[in-house]
Amino acid sequence: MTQPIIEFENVVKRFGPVTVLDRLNFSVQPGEKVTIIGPSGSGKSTVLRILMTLETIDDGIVRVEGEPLWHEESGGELKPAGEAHLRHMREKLGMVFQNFNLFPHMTVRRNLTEAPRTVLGLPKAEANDRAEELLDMVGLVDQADKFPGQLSGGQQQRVGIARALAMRPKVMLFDEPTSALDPELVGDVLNVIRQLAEEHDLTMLLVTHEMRFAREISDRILFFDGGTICEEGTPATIFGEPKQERTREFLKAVLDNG
Ligand SMILES: Nc1ncnc2c1ncn2[C@@H]1O[C@H](COP(=O)(O)OP(=O)(O)OP(=O)(O)O)[C@@H](O)[C@H]1O
Repeated sequence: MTQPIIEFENVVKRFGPVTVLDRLNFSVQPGEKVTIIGPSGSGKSTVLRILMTLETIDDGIVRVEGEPLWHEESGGELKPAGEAHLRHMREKLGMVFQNFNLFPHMTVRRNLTEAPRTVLGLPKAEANDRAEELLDMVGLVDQADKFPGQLSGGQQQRVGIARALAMRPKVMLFDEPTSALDPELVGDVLNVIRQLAEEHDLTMLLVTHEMRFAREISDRILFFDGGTICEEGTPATIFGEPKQERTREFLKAVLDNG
């Protein structure tokens, strides 16, 4: 087995008195497409937010490409990471948010070129070429001069995906990317994610309530419950013959409503 690109080792996350992640352990291999499913409040989004350094951890260790995310090694010991380390680690990851989180006062093109220029120091022409290529990929090359507010939710989310990709991350995190969309706009966004999964060796970690989609694109499914992984396996196992009663109950409830 190669070195995992993501590792959570006994990770604990608390919000006040509530333990959201309870000594969570899992790892993701490079290029793997892994989907986290589970009931509301089970800590799925928190896992992605920790990886994106938007939430701290209370205990345990998170590694990206074998390097501690929230810690730095100093004299053989791990100490809390400083801002420079976090910035360096953050560049390995791109995140697509439920509510798009685009910069509303910037054009679509500028949304894609801003971070490559300011963070990666890309020259303007190169950043523009990269933006053009990505907008072409998500089918929005003709919308480059518009502002996010002039686009539909589905178009905004496709810009969100292109914006994350513009930083050439090694891992893409998707946090319920279609749950804020009107049903008729979901398909185009899923098609873009599907294409990414099929054509690139990007590592993908996805949180979604779209069970059919999860089954189709994932190499592995993690079923979260109560801040730990209750069951994991291939889509065929988790959806076809789940072993845990809790998984069966959850899937029955969501598939009956779906
Ligand atoms: N900033 C915060 N402050 C306090 N509690 C929080 C915060 N963020 C999340 N929580 C709580 O942590 C728990 C896990 O949240 P999280 O968003 O990770 O769940 P989830 O599994 O993604 O749920 P959903 O499917 O509803 O999005 C929830 O009980 C939530 O209310």
